[in-house]
Amino acid sequence: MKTCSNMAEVRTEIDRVDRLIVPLLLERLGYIEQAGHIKGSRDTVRDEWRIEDVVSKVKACGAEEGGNQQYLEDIYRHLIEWSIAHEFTVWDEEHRQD
Ligand SMILES: O=C(O)C(=O)C[C@]1(C(=O)O)C=C[C@@H](O)C=C1
Repeated sequence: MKTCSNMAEVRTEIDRVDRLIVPLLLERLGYIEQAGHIKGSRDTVRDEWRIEDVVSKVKACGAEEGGNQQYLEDIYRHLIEWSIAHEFTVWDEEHRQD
């Protein structure tokens, strides 16, 4: 990480990091959409075991990086809830009967 000496530099770095994060978030969302198409039963869209599996892996990764695990857990729980809502929308569209 670069050490900055003013807010302009800090914001330049934040903007640079965001440009790295956004494509990865959109790639993840693409896999969520595939899950919505692949899952056979609506009951499997929300998978409590898998939610905890993802959160624990992310926290382990955060620990390896020496970062704030609570920050990562909070972000990921929000991200997964958004993903589940989106996955339901995709699943319902896939199985719409009309
Ligand atoms: O692993 C899955 O089954 C997914 O659909 C992905 C995901 C996630 O966002 O990580 C989303 C919904 C599930 O409840 C669990 C995890």
